[in-house]
This record gives sequence, structure tokens and C-alpha cells, in this order.
Amino acid sequence: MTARTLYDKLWDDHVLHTEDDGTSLLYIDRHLLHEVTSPQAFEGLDIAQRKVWRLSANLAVSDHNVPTTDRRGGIADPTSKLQVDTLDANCDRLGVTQFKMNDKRQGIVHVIGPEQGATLPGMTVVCGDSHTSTHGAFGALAHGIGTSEVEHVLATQTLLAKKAKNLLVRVEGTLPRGCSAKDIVLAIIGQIGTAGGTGYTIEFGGAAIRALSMEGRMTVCNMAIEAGARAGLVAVDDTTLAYVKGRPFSPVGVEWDQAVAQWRHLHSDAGAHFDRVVDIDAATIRPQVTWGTSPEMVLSIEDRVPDPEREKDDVKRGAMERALTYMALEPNKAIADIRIDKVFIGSCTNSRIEDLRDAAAVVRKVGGRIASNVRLALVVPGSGLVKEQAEREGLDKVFTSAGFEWREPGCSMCLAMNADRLEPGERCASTSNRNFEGRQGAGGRTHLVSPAMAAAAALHGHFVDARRFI
Ligand SMILES: CC(C)[C@H](C(=O)O)[C@@H](O)C(=O)O
Ligand code: SF4
Repeated sequence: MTARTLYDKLWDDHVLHTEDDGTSLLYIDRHLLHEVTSPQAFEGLDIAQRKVWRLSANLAVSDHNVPTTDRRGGIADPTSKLQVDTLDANCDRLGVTQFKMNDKRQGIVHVIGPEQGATLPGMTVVCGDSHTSTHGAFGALAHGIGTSEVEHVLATQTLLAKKAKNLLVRVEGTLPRGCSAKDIVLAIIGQIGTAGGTGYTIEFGGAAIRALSMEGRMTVCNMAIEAGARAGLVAVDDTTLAYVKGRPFSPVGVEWDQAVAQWRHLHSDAGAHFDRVVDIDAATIRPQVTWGTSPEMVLSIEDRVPDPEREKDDVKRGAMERALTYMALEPNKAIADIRIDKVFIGSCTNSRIEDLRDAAAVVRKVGGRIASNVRLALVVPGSGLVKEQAEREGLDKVFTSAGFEWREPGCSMCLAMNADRLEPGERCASTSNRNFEGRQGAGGRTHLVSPAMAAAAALHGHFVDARRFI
């Protein structure tokens, strides 16, 4: 048999039919839903008088519009309330399993799927959300879909798709102490650009990826979409199996053993063909900080803001100038001299227990309180269960006694669909994944960093090298 990549195997296992032009019909194992991209899909299903094809494949949660402050009084903002109420009503009416706002299993869809074992190796996983790539960390073929596709999946449990090409990003060597999965993925995007993965499914491999925990692998796959690829993948190994075992939706007994026997094949075969291979030496990675309005505009804490005058390419120079104007940054300023107004530790990129531990470790080490120029430092756990675990470990106290706010789970200031946002002109150290203009609030300025870097910046009031504290 010819050697196949992990992506080839997942594709072959799920393809039901392929037309001459390559358009294929894929079977979908898991469909995750949230309040933003589902209302029209449910409405369409209703109008067509169709039922949900396979109820048990669906799992829903509200995450984007939920408040992160006290929720007992419900949602004050009428738009957000309508979004959340609509998802509740649709799920109740059709019998779709949902974790409602005050259920402790509620959280960001990309955190709760894996946490519940609803995301398993070898599955096809879709959700009306671009960061569905996160779930590829489990050796699952996972990507975002549009609202009309959400309706299609609800009605048929299938999806029309075309096969992408295979890209291997190989990160060999050992990551320096104090650097994390976030620094790996930002460095990758810095190297290949936000269009580098367009048309590909990226498999992340190499010793530095294998050494990551599942939380770290999810951080990397989460940002595959920011590298232009719809899906990211990591091969299944013992780390994957140890994480998946015993979760509420995971198989048990004989079924577990049978599943593991299948999952052990979920890696690229030796000699499998990749259309492109990118090599990165983990030892060269330093803590990353974005300086512009795209994730590829990224440098390390040791660098200086770039100077457009030194850029020969007109298009790149123009983009650089626009970004620097929006970000209100002078060329050649040391990244470490950039002062910040707010800090956000959260999002589906970095709100899992390990992320909170990393940030808390820095807070403990540095001591003291958040800097006087930092108006607000938010810590928003990715789920109610992450929050509970963190509280068992005393992390909430570490944060609150240093002046951070400890909030309820949700997307929060990652995209400001709730009350958590930047005011115009405010500058934020954020552990999220997008730094587009206005992403965290109109006129807000976002610098993407790791949890350790965000915590260190909160305490110093400007960016500092987190390697000093870990
Ligand atoms: C709201 C949703 C459609 C969107 C996405 O698809 O990614 C959001 O989660 C984001 O991060 O921008
Ligand atoms: S945390 Fe941010 S990136 Fe993730 S799903 Fe929510 S809004 Fe999108």
C-alpha cells in the first residue's frame, strides 16, 4: 500500500463520494455549535421542515456573547441575550445537547469539546467557527464551516469539501525554557506568513511538537487558520491517549481498546508525500510579540519595531506603515519599551489550565501587583471546569491578590462581543489569536503574546522577557 499522510488517512476514512472535479462528500462525526453562527441554520432547517439527522453527533454551547461577570441576573445586553436565548430555544426544541450559560461545563466551544471527550482522534469535527482547527491536535480532521454548511450538517451529517494539499511543518529540537506553544506557532506564522498555509492542511510534527502537552498542541493547531490553513493536525501518540481517556464522551471498556487499536494508525506513514515541508529549529525560538495588525507581523521580545524605510517592497512597506500608524508605534522602538493599558489572558488559544498555570507561575515569581498604568488585567478561564480546577490549585488567589480580575468563562475580550473590550486607543497584551484592527474593540490595539508574556507585561506595565521568570 502506498504511504499516506495523516490527512490522507482521515480523508479516506470519511469520504463518501467524489465527483470528477474533486468535489467530495465527507461524513461528519462531530458537530459543535455556538450562538453566533447557528440561528439561521436552525431557521433554515425549520423552513425546510427537516429534522436533525443524528442528534447525538451535536453538542452546543454559548460562548461569544456570554458575560464574564456575575451571571445570576442574566444577560443585560439585549443583542447578546437574544443570541443566547435563541440557541437555548433551538436546542431545547430539537433535543440538541447543550451546556447552558450557568452549567459549569459551559465554556469556549474549542475548550469544552476536547475537555468532554467530544473531540476524539480520527473524527471529522466541524463547527461554524474558524478556530475549529484547534481540535486537529487530537489527530482529528477539524475545520470551520459557514452558516449554510451548519444547516447542511444538521440535516445530513455530511459536508461538501475538496481535498487540500499536504504541508508538513516540522519543529525539531528543544524549545528554550520560558517559551511555549504560543511562541512556536507565532514563530511559524512569522516565517510562512498568514497565506503560507492557504490551500493546505498543516501537519505539525517534529520533536518539539511531540514534546508538547495536549494543551500546547491545541494552541498550535488553533492558529493554523491564522497561517491560512483551514485545518491543522498533530499525530496521535501516548500523550493524546492519556488526555482522552476517562472523559465523559470517551469510549470505555472493550470499545476503548478497539478505538485505541485504530487510533494508533493515526500518524503519517514513513515516506508519505507532502506537497511542501517547512523546517523550524525550536532552539532558535524566543518569546514572541506581534507589533502590527496581522499575526504575521511578529517579532521577539529582543527585537525592535520594524522601520518601513528599510523595506524595499512597496506593498509590504505600505502595509507596515498603515499598521504602525494604527498601532501608534514608532519605527525602531524596542519591543520591550512598549507600554500597555490592558491585559487579556484567555481565548480558545490560551485559556486552558496549563496556560493559567504558566501565567500564575510568573505572577508568583515576580510578586507584587499589576503596574499602575495597567487599567485592567482580565483572566478568563476557557470553561467552568478549567475555572474550578484553577481554583482548586489556588490560581485564582494568585491572580486576584496581584490585582487581576478573575472572570466567568467565555470568549470575552478576544473579540469583544460582550462587555469586555478595549476603548479606542487602548493597547493590550493579549493571549488570543487575532490582532486585526478593532478586533478587541473599535480603535483598540492588540499585541499577541503567550500567557507567561502577558502576565509579565501586566506586572511591569510594558513587555518583558518571560524567560527571566520561568
Ligand atoms: C464568530 C465566529 C464566526 C468567529 C470565527 O469564525 O472565528 C469568531 O469565533 C472569531 O474568532 O472571529
Ligand atoms: S475565543 Fe476568540 S477566537 Fe476563539 S472562538 Fe471565541 S472569539 Fe473565536
